[in-house]
Formats: sequence, C-alpha cells, structure tokens
Amino acid sequence: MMDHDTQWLYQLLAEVQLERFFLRLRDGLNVTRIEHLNYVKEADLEQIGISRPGQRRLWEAVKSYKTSTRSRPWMKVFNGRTPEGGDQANCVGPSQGQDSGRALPCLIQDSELVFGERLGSGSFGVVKKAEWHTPTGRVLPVAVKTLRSGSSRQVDMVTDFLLEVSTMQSLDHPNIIHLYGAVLTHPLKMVTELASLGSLYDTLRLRQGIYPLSRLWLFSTQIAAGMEYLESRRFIHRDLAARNVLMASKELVKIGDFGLMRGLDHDRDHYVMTAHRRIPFAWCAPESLRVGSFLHASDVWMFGVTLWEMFTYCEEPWLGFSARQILYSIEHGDRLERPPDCPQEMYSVMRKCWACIPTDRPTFSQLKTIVAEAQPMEVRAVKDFTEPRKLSLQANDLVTIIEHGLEIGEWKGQNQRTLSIGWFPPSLAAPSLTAVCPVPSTSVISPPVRGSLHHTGHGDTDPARSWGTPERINDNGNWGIPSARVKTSSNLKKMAGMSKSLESVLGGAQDKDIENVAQSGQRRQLPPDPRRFSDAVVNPPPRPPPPNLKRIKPWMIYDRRTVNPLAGAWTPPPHHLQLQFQQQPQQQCFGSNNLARMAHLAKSSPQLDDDLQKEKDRDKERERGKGQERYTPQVNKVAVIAQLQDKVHGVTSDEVQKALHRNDWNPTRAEQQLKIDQLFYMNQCSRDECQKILARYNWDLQHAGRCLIRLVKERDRTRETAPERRGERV
Ligand SMILES: Nc1ncnc2c1ncn2[C@@H]1O[C@H](COP(=O)(O)OP(=O)(O)OP(=O)(O)O)[C@@H](O)[C@H]1O
Repeated sequence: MMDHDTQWLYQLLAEVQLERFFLRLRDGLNVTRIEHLNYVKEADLEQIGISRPGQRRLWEAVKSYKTSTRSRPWMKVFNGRTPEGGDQANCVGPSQGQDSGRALPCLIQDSELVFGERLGSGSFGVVKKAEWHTPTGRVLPVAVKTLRSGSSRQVDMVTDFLLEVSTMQSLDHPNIIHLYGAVLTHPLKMVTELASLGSLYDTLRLRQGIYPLSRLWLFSTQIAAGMEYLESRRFIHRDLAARNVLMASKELVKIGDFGLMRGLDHDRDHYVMTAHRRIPFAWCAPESLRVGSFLHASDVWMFGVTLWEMFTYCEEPWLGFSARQILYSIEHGDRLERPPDCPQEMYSVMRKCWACIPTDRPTFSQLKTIVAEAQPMEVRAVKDFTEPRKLSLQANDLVTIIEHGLEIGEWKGQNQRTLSIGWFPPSLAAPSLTAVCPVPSTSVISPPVRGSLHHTGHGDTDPARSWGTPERINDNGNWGIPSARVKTSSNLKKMAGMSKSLESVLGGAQDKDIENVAQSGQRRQLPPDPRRFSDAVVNPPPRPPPPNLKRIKPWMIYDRRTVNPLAGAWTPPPHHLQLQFQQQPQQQCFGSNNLARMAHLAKSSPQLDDDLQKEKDRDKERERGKGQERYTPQVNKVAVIAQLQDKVHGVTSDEVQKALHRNDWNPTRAEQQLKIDQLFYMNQCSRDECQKILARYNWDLQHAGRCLIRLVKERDRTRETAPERRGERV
C-alpha cells in the first residue's frame, strides 16, 4: 500500500510513533509531499484523530525533516527562499518570513470541487470554472488553476506554482483576487475567487472600441488601489498587464496572477533577477530591461503600459520591437503614443509613470490620487446635434471628454448613450451633474484654463537624465536565452497581433522575418507568444544594430497612426510631424513621429538620410509652390491639405494632393477616396466593399477599420470550421 513517493511520510510518522495515521494523512488529507503539510491545519489533524500531543510531535518531526533537506527546491519555497538562486535568498515574501505563523490557506479536497467550463490557460496549466462545496455546506463559484504535469520543467513549475499559492495566501484586498485554498493531490490545484467576466484583456479585445471610457478610468483607479496595497506590503508584481486584470463584475476589476510577484526584505528596495526567467519585456521599465532590476517604480511603469493597453482596447505595446529596441527607444525619449480614444488627463498619468528615472515616477499611493483626479471631464448635451462625420448627440446625452482646450474649436468625446466617439462643438456642452470633476456652472461650458489640463509630459525629456545611454549598452551582453516556455493553444490565440518572445525577436530570423514582411508588403504572420515573455537573463543588451532603412522600416510598419498594421506597408508620416520633431527633439512618441524617428536614426543611415532629404525637398517645393494656385485660387490649398491630413491619419501631403487632384479639388470626395484607400490597403476586401463599410460607419475610418478587423476574425473563424470556403472575401 505504501508507494515509493510517500515512504518519507511513513518514516516521518514512524519516528514519532504516528505511523498508524499514515493512510489518513496520505489519502484523507492528500499529503504526499512534505510541503503539503504547510497547508494542514490543526483542525485537519484533529479530524483524522491525531491528538494535540501527537500534533506537537508531528510538527517537531516536520521541522527536523525540513532542516535536513534544506537543499530541496520544494523546501526553499516554504523556507522563504525563492527558487531563482543567486541573491534571492534575501527576497522573502511577507507570507514566508515574518508572517510564518499566518493561517495557511484552506486545504481543499478534490471531491469538494465540481468542475465546469474552461476559462483559459497559462504557463502553469488550465484554469477552469468550478463549484466548491465547502465543508461547512456552502457552495462557492471558484476558478481552479490546475498545474500541468509531464513537463520537463516540472520541478520548477511546481516550485513556482507553490510560490504563487504561498504569496497569494497573505493577500487580502478588494482589488486583488482572493485565494481560497489549494488541492494538494496530483496534479496540484489552486482555488481562487472567480472573476466571472474573465480577463480585462479578453473583454477589451472583444469590444474593440465600443466600451465606456469612464469605466476604463474607474478600472484604472481600482488597479491603482490594488497596486498600492501590494506596494504597502512590499510586494513587486512584475507582471502587471491587462491580461492579468480580471473582471469580477462590469464595474469591478481585480489583479490576478501572482506568478512573478516577489516580496522585498525591509532592507532592500529592489529585486534583481539573476536567473534565466521570462519577462514581459514590452511592459518593462528601462531598469528592468537593462539590468533585470525590479522596484515598486518598475511596477508603476507597467501600470502606465497597462493604462495604455486599456485605452487602445488592448493593442500590443511596442509591436514589432525587440527588447533592446524598446530600451534603445525609451532611452532616446520615445514613449508609447497617446491612444486616439484616450482622454488627455489619462495620457498625462501614463507619461508620469514613464519617467526614465524610477524616482521621478509617482508611487502607487500618489497614483491613487493622481488617477482619481484625472477623471475625464463629463458634459451634458444641451440640445440635439447631428452633422455628417460629427458626434451625434441628443439633448441630455452625457459625453465623456477626450480632447478639449482653448486652442481647439471642437471637442472630442464619447457619447455615453451610444458609445460613439467623435467631435462636436463645445457650445453644446453643459456641465454634467454626475461629473466629479468641477465644471463651470454656466450653461455653456467654458474651456478649461489653459495649461491646467495639459500633458505634464513627465516622460524623460532631458537627455542628461536618461537612464543609461546606448553607448553604455554592452555589446557582449548576454541575451543568449534558453527556449521560452511552451504556450498553450489559448495563449497562441491571444497572441494574434502581438510580438515575439525575446529570444526569437533577438535572433537573426526575426530580423529577416521583419525585412521580408517589409519587402513583400504581406500581412505579418504573428509569432506565438501571447505574453511577450522571455526566459531572458536581463543583462545589458548589446548595442542595437546601426539603424538602416531596412531595419527601421519594420519598426515603422506597426506605427498605428501612419501604417495599416494588417497591410504591413509603410506610409511616410505627415509633413507636420517633421516640424514637431524639429521643435521638440526629445519628445517623440512611438507611433506618432516617424519622420522624427527617421531623422533621429538617419544620423548613421545614408539611405534614411536620402529619404529624409527627399521629404525636405518636397517641403521646399511645396513652399515654393505657395501662391501659385492653379486650381482654385480662392481656396487655401495648404490649409485644405492639412485639414485632410488631420482627418485621414497617416496620409502624406503628396497623397492628399493627388486625391484632391483626382477629385477636382473637392475635399469631401478626396477625403472619402483617401479613406477608401486606407481601408483597401488592409488587403482584406475590394474597394467597393471598403466604400460600403465606410458609408455604413458614417465615413469614420477608425470604426470602419475595426469592423473590417471583426469581419476578418469572423472569416478566419469560419475558415477554421469550414475549410472548403477558404478563399472567400470578407
Ligand atoms: N480567478 C479567475 N477568474 C476567471 N478567470 C480566470 C481566473 N484566473 C484565470 N482566469 C482565466 O484564465 C486565463 C489563464 O490564467 P492564468 O493566470 O493561468 O494564466 P496567464 O496569466 O495567462 O499566464 P501565466 O499563468 O503564465 O502567468 C486568464 O487569462 C483568465 O482568462
């Protein structure tokens, strides 16, 4: 009856004359490994008949057993040491060190769980919905994460899994997923509170732009609150991202997934990765990318990226960039650009989180207030308003304001009733009584005081303050990386539209891939790593390769403003961006400033220099051409071109001119044609179909684009189920 694996238990019990309880412990309480005893409570032992003195003897025996087997990785987890070796010995989670007397999580029997549908899967294994029939007779909806078995990394995975259980057991906050307990039979299971609406990532990807912005702000306050709690407990999460934010209800989110979380000793303020571990590099702060250092401030940076994800409906940050390219860009002042639907106040919060120097970033306790104060302004429509390509309003509609200010004649907002986003005259807006933000009490809202709501741009704007320079990047940096964890199929699906794991993107193949895509103009085949992790040692990366056009273009391919990501074709940036760069060389935003990037990188790239020169020559010609109006002298051509460039993101002035020329300088028709072209470049449907979709969406390119992406997804799904229909158009 005694198997080899549980001999240790029998011996341990025999030493203290408790061997008669062997079967009850092994089969009744499912104790098959020494660390399972960490979860056994006094009541459990009483239940199987071990008396108080017997229990005391048992704990003594367990203690000496642990001392004699300290070298086991299993043991390290519960001895307060992390399994990553090196200096982690002094990274003690609060639950393990000073709080060792804390109540351990409930030991749950397999038989108490009734499993339901699969919720998802991660690196540990599958997560399923279940009902937990508690010993007290209650039935609780739960999520059960089951550790996958059979992996070659089983010991590491078990250790990580138990570390997560052990960490979670000490957490108690309304914005943190609650751990109910663990099942210690094989395979190990973790039982947590169920977030019935799944991950925020999945929700936002699904809704694609049709989501109340005011709720995104609310979620931001909740995530900040959860993170403040972790900060106050000296925990560093290290994996904050929309995929790890779970929705308990429509209006409540909780932080989940603590697989990478580490606690800090009181005498240390940071954690340094020394072993080969995966990190979600697109979310990482420069200090983490550079030397593997994680502080509370690194979580703050990740919080900024999580906000950015939320307001882009979970687009991929730094899409197409490798870790070292991201680091290079960040250190040269680039930041993720402001998402089109992001209220200006919230982007200002993101920029604060992205200060290059960690101490320049706010703490989470400061962020709680900062985010609360950044609540987007809400106004109420005073009357009905309908105009082509404008935000339609009915009297009394509440509008969440995205863009406002003295200098702009129209405001951009989201109609809370229809969730549409668009521009409208500010004279239609009256203060909303429900808005928390103070708004003037006059019937026509007076624009906010200039400056007070402007971006503070706390991203690093001063080259002298940058956190390292490319010159300091070590060419011999160790990015030689073991293979990434194998991801599950659900994660592969999540990967659509996302970047590669670190080792694959750093490899030569990746660069080739990108070049091929750039050259062929094909839709990019996206790589299978949903969470942008790598087993990277986060050592200083080698100096980025000297920029040249071939390497740069792929970076630009994924510029959301200037390029259609599906088409993979690069479109030169609008002319006005060049001016922006010349004026503010250190305030580039990824995605918004290709010409600036070109100029910046052209220093060492003759080919790029050529392109830049051509663009400048074209500007000069345009300048010379001013005043020689051939078509409609009464119309200010330059102004019309600029207006159209504003209306159709990503088009060059040349393209606009051509479109105007082809349409007899009728701006409306030219605009429509440019939009059809933009949609058509996605290579997914004919021009006629593009025109129909655009017309259906009131010529709103953004919405039409999303509709097309939805159609493409549906088509792909249909193809999966009906291969014979392959080849059909959208
Ligand atoms: N408590 C929960 N309630 C509802 N759904 C959950 C819960 N926990 C996890 N899920 C779902 O299961 C998926 C996988 O979760 P899990 O934490 O295992 O993986 P992950 O965060 O994607 O990856 P990893 O474990 O590698 O960090 C999540 O994306 C989410 O959709």
